[in-house]
Amino acid sequence: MIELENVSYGYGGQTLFSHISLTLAPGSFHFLTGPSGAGKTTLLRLCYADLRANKGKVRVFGQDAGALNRDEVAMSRRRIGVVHQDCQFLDHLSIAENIALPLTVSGRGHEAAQNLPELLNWVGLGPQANQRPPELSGGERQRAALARAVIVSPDVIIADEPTGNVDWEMSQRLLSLLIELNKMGKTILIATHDLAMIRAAKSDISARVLRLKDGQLVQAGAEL
Ligand SMILES: Nc1ncnc2c1ncn2[C@@H]1O[C@H](COP(=O)(O)OP(=O)(O)OP(=O)(O)O)[C@@H](O)[C@H]1O
Repeated sequence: MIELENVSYGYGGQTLFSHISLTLAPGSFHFLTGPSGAGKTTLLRLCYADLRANKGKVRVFGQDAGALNRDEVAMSRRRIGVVHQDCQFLDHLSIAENIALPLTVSGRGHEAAQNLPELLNWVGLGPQANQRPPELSGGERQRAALARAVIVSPDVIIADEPTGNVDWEMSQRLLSLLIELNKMGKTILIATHDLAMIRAAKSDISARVLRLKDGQLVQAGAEL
């Protein structure tokens, strides 16, 4: 689905990582760990063609991401649901309108109307549907961000710290939603510092855990 081959990236002439290779096969579940500033968010952005590799190849659904024009990038992005680290909601819209936004902006409001009630129930936000984002707790906002990523029925879900700033119980709840999506066949990539969540996930699903550190991507080991 998504493949990085010998990819290097850096900002302002400084190399952040180099010769990174990664394959997200259909239906796979990957965790990406590593110290703060190692480049996890950057690596995720390369995977959903939000950044272009300085060197190497990124293939998204078989296409060379570096050769895609804006429209082609937008087409690929429709198949990838992204849960951003900071959620980024529009505070003047209700939580239901925020979740529906990826469909309403692309003229598919009727699909949003059909799918929203079930999706809100799935993330347990039915009662909060008409509230504004600032009125929700951190965990509720994280679940809303996941629902917004899922509403377009993506093949791949990329989540950046989806359990940041939530307690253990909420982190388990978010994890179980992501596992459910994976069991439905979705390909999942999660960047996280939450090693307890990774341990919990590994008892339920077969997940690959990678660690980005000092510019290298390696299989995580003893820390788990
Ligand atoms: N747009 C940018 N311009 C310049 N430098 C950037 C930019 N985005 C990130 N960086 C730098 O690149 C490095 C890696 O950032 P990145 O957000 O990818 O790390 P991370 O591993 O996700 O960190 P964290 O775990 O704290 O979220 C950091 O030193 C950061 O300051």
